[in-house]
Amino acid sequence: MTFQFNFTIEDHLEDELTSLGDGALALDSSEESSVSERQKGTHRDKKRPTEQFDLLQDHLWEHKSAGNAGPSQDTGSSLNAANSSSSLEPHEKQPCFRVAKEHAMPKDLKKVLENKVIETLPGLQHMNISVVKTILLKENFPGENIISKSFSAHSDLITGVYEGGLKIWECTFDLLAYFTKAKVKFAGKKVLDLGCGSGLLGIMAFKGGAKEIHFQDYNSVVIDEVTLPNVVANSTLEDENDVNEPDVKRFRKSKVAQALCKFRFFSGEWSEFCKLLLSSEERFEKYDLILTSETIYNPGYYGPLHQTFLRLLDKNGRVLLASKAHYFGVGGGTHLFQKFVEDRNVFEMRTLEIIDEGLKRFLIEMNFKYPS
Ligand SMILES: C[S@@+](CC[C@H](N)C(=O)[O-])C[C@H]1O[C@@H](n2cnc3c(N)ncnc32)[C@H](O)[C@@H]1O
Repeated sequence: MTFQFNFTIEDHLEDELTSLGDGALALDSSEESSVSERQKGTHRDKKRPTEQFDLLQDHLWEHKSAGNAGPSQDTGSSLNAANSSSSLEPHEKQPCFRVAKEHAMPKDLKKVLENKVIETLPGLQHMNISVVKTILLKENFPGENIISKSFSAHSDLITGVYEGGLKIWECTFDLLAYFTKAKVKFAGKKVLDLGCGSGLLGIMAFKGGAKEIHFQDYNSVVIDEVTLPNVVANSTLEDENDVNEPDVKRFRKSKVAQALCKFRFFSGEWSEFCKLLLSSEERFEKYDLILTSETIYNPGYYGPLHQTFLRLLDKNGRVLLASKAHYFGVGGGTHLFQKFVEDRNVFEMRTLEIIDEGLKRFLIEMNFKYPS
């Protein structure tokens, strides 16, 4: 089945792929310099802070569905249902399925940033995703191979195969701006960045003093190649090379180690992610805050997503969700999700902000209707 969907694929990277030929990768001159600098080690590119916004120019791409995307029914309607594993849908009914796993923080942090180009946004550092994709393609990455699949499909999303984490989506910036504007409090909170992609929302929560931050993405390669490096780049303090004092070095190292203890990383489909968390921990401490951006595009995922909120959110917790009004081709969007949630009568929804530029975007807060 083929859908129309407003996705973005960086044009220059597509050009690179077009010229990929027999596997040799031809880079344009600007990327060439990035790559050669990268081959020498990590390159901190502070000159292009707004480049990421270039990614936000939407184009129409085809969205290929790799499974039957029929909406699944959410059977949960109370907090009790959240705690019963039988309330999980069998994966056969779901349009996508990927076993969840936890990703350990690598011991050698320098290696995590190897071959990466770091860019800056106000108060944040993040990997240049085009470079990540280029390297993975060049290395013929043996993992999920989602980059070449997404190029072949001309889509930033292939249902059940690749769910879009290798891009920073527009609503992430809306939520980041909202955090500052509304002075969202993170201090002491346990936070989940659900469908994290780059993980910038969770990273901001960390910077705001969250006590624990978990990241989840469907694709394991996204966690390994983008989320984890972004977290490392934002938690390592100043460049260690500028200090020679052993005491200062040791102090910085222990600070970084303390910071890194706060993070956990997961990949896999949402129901599987819940199962992993709830079955592996005797008393799983629920999240005070779930942050999620551009995760309601596919109505076929609403059941597992709703269940995830239901099962993982603390009774007094809240979800901050950002979404476009409508996702052409896949059919999801704010109003459809609102209707889905209202029908289940578990959560209250409140619109925090409407961004009315081009395609309308919404910031929404959710909390339990009957928390006790
Ligand atoms: C469009 S991307 C948005 C990424 C990021 N939040 C942003 O705003 O830049 C959607 C994200 O939701 C996650 N996702 C979507 N459907 C999922 C599912 N059924 N199970 C697990 N994760 C899913 C994917 O991992 C993906 O990163």
